[in-house]
Amino acid sequence: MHTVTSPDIHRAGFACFVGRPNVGKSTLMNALVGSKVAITSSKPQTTRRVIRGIVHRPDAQLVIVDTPGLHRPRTLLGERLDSLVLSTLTEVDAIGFCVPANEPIGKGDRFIADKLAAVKKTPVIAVVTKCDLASKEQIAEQLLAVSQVGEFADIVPVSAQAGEQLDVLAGVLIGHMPESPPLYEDGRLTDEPEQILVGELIREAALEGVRDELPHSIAVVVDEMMPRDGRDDLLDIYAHLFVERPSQKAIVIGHKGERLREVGTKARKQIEGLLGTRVFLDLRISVAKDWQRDPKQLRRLGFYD
Ligand SMILES: Nc1nc2c(ncn2[C@@H]2O[C@H](COP(=O)(O)OP(=O)(O)OP(=O)(O)O)[C@@H](O)[C@H]2O)c(=O)[nH]1
Repeated sequence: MHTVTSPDIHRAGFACFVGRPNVGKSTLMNALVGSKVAITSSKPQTTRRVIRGIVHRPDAQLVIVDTPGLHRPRTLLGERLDSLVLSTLTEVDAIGFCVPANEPIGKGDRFIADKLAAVKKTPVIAVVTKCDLASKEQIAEQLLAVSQVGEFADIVPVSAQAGEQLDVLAGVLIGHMPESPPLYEDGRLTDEPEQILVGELIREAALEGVRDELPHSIAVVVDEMMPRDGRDDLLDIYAHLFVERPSQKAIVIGHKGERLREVGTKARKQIEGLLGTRVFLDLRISVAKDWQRDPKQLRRLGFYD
């Protein structure tokens, strides 16, 4: 077990979590950081961007990079995600490999474990997630099963939902961070530009209730965010929702525009909660044909090489 005890040493560095979709990576990061900065949902593969949360301690600062699910590429978007994930893995000081306690280890987990084995210079900590959903025996069996799929610096069972063992996990990760002064100013929870978080909140609101019909076909671009002239209590936000086909546009807009209005209201409330200010949200919808497969569109929507 790695713990930081000396008050004289300050550690700071980066960690990320990988695992197949839906294993609880975003939820875990949120629980560690203590604030909602990544988007969670009951459907897989909703985390598209690398979002950081920061755990501040007197003796350490742990910057968490939340990666999208590592999966076999099917579209250009998938390929880009994978290269993003792999480059993230070599840039961090520790990797948390997440496997849920309540599901047998499968092909997807082994696929990722094999990829991690190739990232030699970064220590990998296996994290058995969702322990609140498993019995003691199941957890014990899973710890053993995990130890057999790779070489891990540590194996830590946690429950993000029940808040169990989160301190232990943070301590283990911090033990792998280099000695360094703090990398970010104290109290700052996320390094993510507000604009991207705002975009994610809009996308989450737009996906609500229609995930089965268009799970991966919505992208959001926040064109502008600025305080209203002469008012310091009101922020104007102009954003675009992009879908791939006119039929999807109709779904998002809904009967007489009702759904889009609801999406706007819901997103606005979330953004107001995040930013702590009143918000006017101007939300438009456009069709960007087959944006998932078009490199130019992808760049425009913020997915870079
Ligand atoms: N009971 C329980 N459920 C959890 C826990 N952690 C996550 N979940 C649930 O598992 C589902 C997936 O969680 P996410 O955090 O979105 O998973 P993810 O690995 O980030 O998923 P992707 O973004 O698809 O890669 C959600 O419905 C969560 O509420 C946990 O500790 N206990």
